[in-house]
Amino acid sequence: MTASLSQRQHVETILESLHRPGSQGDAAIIERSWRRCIDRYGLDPARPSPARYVPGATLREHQDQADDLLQVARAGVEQLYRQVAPLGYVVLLTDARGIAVQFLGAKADQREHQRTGLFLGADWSEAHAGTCAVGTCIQERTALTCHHSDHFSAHHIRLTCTAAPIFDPHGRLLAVLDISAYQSPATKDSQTFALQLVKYTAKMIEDAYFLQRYGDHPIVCLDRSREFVQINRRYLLALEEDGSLVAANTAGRKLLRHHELPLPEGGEARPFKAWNIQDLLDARVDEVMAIPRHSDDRVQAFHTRRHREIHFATLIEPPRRATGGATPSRDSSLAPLEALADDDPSMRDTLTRAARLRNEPINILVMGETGTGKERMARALHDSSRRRDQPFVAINCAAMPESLIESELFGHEAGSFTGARSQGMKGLIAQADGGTLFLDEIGDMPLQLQTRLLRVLAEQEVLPIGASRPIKVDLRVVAATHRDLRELIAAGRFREDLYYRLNGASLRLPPLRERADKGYLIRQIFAELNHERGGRARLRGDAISALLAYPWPGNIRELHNALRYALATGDGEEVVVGDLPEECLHGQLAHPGAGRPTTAVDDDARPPASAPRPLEQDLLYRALCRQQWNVSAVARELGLSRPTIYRRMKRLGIVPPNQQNPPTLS
Ligand SMILES: Nc1ncnc2c1ncn2[C@@H]1O[C@H](COP(=O)(O)OP(=O)(O)OP(=O)(O)O)[C@@H](O)[C@H]1O
Repeated sequence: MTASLSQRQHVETILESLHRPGSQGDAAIIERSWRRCIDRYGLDPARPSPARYVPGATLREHQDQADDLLQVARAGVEQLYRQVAPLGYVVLLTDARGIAVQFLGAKADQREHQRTGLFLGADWSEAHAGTCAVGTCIQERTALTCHHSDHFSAHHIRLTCTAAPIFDPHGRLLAVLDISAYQSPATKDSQTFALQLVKYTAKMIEDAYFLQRYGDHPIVCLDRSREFVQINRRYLLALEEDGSLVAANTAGRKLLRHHELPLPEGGEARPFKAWNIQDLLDARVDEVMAIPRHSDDRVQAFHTRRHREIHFATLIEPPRRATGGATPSRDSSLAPLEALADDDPSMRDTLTRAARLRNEPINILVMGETGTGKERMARALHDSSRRRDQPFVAINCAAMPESLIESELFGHEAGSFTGARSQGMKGLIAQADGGTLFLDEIGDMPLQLQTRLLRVLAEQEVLPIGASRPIKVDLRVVAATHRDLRELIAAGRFREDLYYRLNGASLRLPPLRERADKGYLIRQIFAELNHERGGRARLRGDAISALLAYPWPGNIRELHNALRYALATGDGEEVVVGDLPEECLHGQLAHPGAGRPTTAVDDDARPPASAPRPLEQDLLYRALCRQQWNVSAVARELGLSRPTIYRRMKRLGIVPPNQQNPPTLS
């Protein structure tokens, strides 16, 4: 291939730069990198440098190592992508060695992304790719824009790339965040905002990682502005209870150096421990620990000890301290209710009410869309109540044939009707004596049975079919419905008096799409399913990210099915993004919104709960066709290793076209 004029000029510029005295600022960073490319890596700017990808299995190792960060970074990376995608940028997150472990870009341009290396698994280390935003950011440990001919390779000079480093709480490089575009104005100044945006997002990710890592320590946040200290949290310092320093974010480490409490870059935890917060701030440790109780705005001003500068401080307390020091004695019987949710506000309200009601002698009506966990709630109410050692009997009023429902519910005497059992039968209501009777889909109960049920609830006794004397029962009834019972009452299909009997109190469950604790539900359901299978599989961060990004409709059952499917198709050790049903993967690569199901999803269109084979086969087959049967590319796309793809092809009987037997002529 003959090099274009601009490529030849680029090569000449690089060669000339080797003989020039050193530049200043950004230009110096680029020139230092060019020198490394020639002197250290032996690269040639004119030689084509095709994108290099690590093999699928290696990519997975890199992703595994970055898993903690990937989980925290997800929201930040997606937010950045939403901001820059309309301007034609893609977003890459690489690890500290320059391997792209996360990628977001327009699906329509996937081929071009792959060709250029703006894709998952690409190697952007300087030693391979030459001067580039990611690789040079790794070497120089600073944010930078590598614009057009800043790139070493003449084949990258149409790109503009901006990258910022993400450090761990001890100053070691964790990852690099990059945005890249194929087209941009000629001047590098055009990327000034891009640089600020990427730096800002990298700091957000770094600080989110810091707060998660040291969530069990008191964390002091400092800022020069009282108004912004709660928002900016510019300097973060994690402490032990005695005030000794445990870790600091990048800005915090700079602050320590500025105040002559030096820390070696990339150092271990120990150097921090040499310092106490009292060495930085002119304050006693007990004053620092009491910051939240000092003033109305929970902010306190301190002088720094060395330079007498004013800094405003807030304190993030670890969970134990946030309760005022003493751990309240927790009622363990509430555990079944507490397990239903994490921090979703409306679930927390519902659970607080449920906890108060659990031992009250009133019936409870649970309302919510299909699959929002109404039966779960009924079960948890029972398990956390004093009735927990007595039976929990669940009846689905919609699923039972009308001809059977009466005898099933009320039982019958021996020989009371044709087909009755010779010894008679204890009805489900009587079986629930002492415990909880759960009436699911109560809105579907036939009117005639509603009348009999009303009598049972009013009298607390049940009269089996054909019996002359009623049996006393002690019942707590929990009924559930996804219908509007008031509408059914207005339509004459539900008895108003029964409604009031059942609705001693009501609990409403929010649909999954509104829940703020989806991550908790994902982990919880995965753990349960895994336990059922007797497995020890791990749900990897990329799969959690995809599940969180999917616009779930209201139904938790759908999430349950997706995880069951993924466990069935996974290799038994871990579930990765490629194991999820295909519909969950929409939006992973594409522009937000493109190709995503946005409306409520028909339950019948979901993957079957079991026997997922045909869908798995279809998923893999389509990926193979898309990648022209290049197994490495498929492995990269699905985030699986090549051996796993081969194993699955064998298991699913997928044969590449070039290995299929030609038809025999007879
Ligand atoms: N809090 C939860 N944690 C884990 N799994 C849950 C939770 N809530 C519901 N599920 C799961 O979601 C699925 C649907 O739950 P459940 O049957 O309780 O919903 P429902 O509202 O009674 O459904 P339906 O309206 O179809 O009767 C079940 O597989 C259940 O195990």
